Amino acid sequence: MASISDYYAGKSVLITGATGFMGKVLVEKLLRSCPEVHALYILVRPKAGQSMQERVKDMMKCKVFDRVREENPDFHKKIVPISSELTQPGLAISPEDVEKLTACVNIVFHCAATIRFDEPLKHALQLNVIATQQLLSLAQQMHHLEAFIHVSTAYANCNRRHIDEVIYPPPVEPKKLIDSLEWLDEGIVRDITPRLIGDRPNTYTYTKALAECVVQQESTKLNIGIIRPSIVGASWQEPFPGWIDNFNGPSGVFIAAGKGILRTMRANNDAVADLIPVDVVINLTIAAGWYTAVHRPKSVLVYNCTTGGINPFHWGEIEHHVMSSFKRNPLEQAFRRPNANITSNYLINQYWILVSHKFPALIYDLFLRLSGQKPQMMRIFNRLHKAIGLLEYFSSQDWEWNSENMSMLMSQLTPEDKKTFNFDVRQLNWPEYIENYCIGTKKYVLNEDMSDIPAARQHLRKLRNIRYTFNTILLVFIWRVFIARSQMARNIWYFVVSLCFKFLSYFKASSTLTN
Ligand SMILES: CCCCCCCCCCCCCCCCCC(=O)SCCNC(=O)CCNC(=O)[C@H](O)C(C)(C)COP(=O)(O)OP(=O)(O)OC[C@H]1O[C@@H](n2cnc3c(N)ncnc32)[C@H](O)[C@@H]1OP(=O)(O)O
Ligand SMILES: NC(=O)C1=CN([C@@H]2O[C@H](COP(=O)(O)OP(=O)(O)OC[C@H]3O[C@@H](n4cnc5c(N)ncnc54)[C@H](OP(=O)(O)O)[C@@H]3O)[C@@H](O)[C@H]2O)C=CC1
Repeated sequence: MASISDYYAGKSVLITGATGFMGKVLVEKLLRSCPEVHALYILVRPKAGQSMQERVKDMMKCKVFDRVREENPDFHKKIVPISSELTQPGLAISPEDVEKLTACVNIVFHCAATIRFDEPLKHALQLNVIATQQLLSLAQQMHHLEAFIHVSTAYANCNRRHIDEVIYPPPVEPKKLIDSLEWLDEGIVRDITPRLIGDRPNTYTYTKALAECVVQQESTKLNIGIIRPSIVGASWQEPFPGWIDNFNGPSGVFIAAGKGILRTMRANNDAVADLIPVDVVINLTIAAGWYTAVHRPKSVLVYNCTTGGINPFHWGEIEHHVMSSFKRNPLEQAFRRPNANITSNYLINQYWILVSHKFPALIYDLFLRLSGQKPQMMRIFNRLHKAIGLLEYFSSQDWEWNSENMSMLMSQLTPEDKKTFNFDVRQLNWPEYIENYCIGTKKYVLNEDMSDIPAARQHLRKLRNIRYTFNTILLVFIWRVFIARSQMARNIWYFVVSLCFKFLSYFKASSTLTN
């Protein structure tokens, strides 16, 4: 049987979401490990005042492409950008481009989505469900389509504890919801959203579940595979360890903890932290594309792309390794020394928020005001609290995913492909991965230089000395207040001092005797 790279040779691939975190890794890996691929058509929209062309040019300068750039400086010639706004009718693809795509695309990878947890339902529905529907219609017009791979999330069915590799009945018939939301105004939709999403935590997981249903409805006409990654983190090995370019999911939490801003968060120490490296997800996605096209399974194959059932690691362990990693490789200009603790207890968490977040923020803002600067720390903490509030649902509980299809797919690969498209998470060494992840946030998200680590360590020592001084002053102050006001405090103080004195005299006397 043809190897994966042989299969992709001469093929034209369509990718949505190519400018995103996972999309970039997918484009890079296809270009590097399937060098004979014919063309990668990527759907890109103009954004933030940049044209589509400018965005693609910028994207190709990204560090993630350094390795493929070195191996093949002309790699960009295989990338064909197509202007598209997925929330528009017909995906806003021009008729000429539609013609081009329908004539030559062989495999579609649908990665685009809004992954924000606070997205208004209408917008999340538009992008995650309606755009998926439209892409499926376009796919049906493609004359040479061999596989359609839809990227979903392992949390699409997070209202269940045990999640099999099946498409569950949707919470509501997508078409009915689309029709009814069409004529409702934003305010009403916002009000009824909690009732609609029911036992799911946000519009993201809700709309991703609906999207799976939409995909299934087309499964008789197309060859489809669904990838369900859990919490996608920095790369494990490729293109280089620790590559990450955003604050999503745990990355923002790690950074906030490394900067000494985040000191407490609600999470269950013993719950499995189902992180999955981005390169593992992409290797599985490419392999699933190959398998779907070559084996043409009779029904949609769902791949739960998770680590918990195979090589579990827990939030408590993550906390430990993140903290020790940031102590070894500190971030620059930390607010305080990194020392974050997770707890599942609501009251303890609230106590530490008050003492370790709000109180220092207040003091720092006071200092900024007094020195004529604009206060900012409280604002940063408010944003942080909003973000971690949205993540707590996922860090406070456990899920069990069946990942048999992942194992089945692995068994189908040739020994060479198992190495090139490695998604065997049994080999993942968590402490090493977390260390590289933390270094990756420093290098690639914050753009900090590793050569500045001695200065960052020096800064942490300075913070430690400030803390000791502050604590000593506080202690003396409290003590002075007590001594001045209470006879009992004075008596205790004299008692403790005389006790210390007696002990000292005793040890002095006994050491003189032994000599
Ligand atoms: C020691 C530690 C131990 C750790 C243990 C616990 C760890 C728990 C981690 C649990 C993770 C669970 C994830 C579950 C994933 C589900 C998987 C998926 O399918 S889906 C994938 C998962 N999907 C997600 O993760 C999406 C979650 N994110 C959101 O929904 C939104 O970003 C938001 C609502 C949090 C903030 O909205 P809004 O206020 O409108 O703010 P904007 O978005 O406009 O960003 C403004 C600026 O802030 C920046 N920044 C952003 N986030 C953070 C952060 N956490 N922090 C810091 N900074 C952050 C951002 O870069 C931007 O910077 P700039 O450009 O201005 O310079
Ligand atoms: N990251 C994670 O932890 C997980 C992600 N997933 C899934 O993986 C997929 C990719 O996620 P990830 O790479 O992290 O997400 P990103 O937010 O990094 O990327 C999203 C992509 O979708 C594109 N996009 C968004 N809106 C539009 C639009 N209106 N028109 C055209 N393109 C649009 C973005 O383009 P632009 O650059 O123009 O904004 C971007 O390329 C998603 O389907 C997500 O649900 C699943 C599990 C976990």
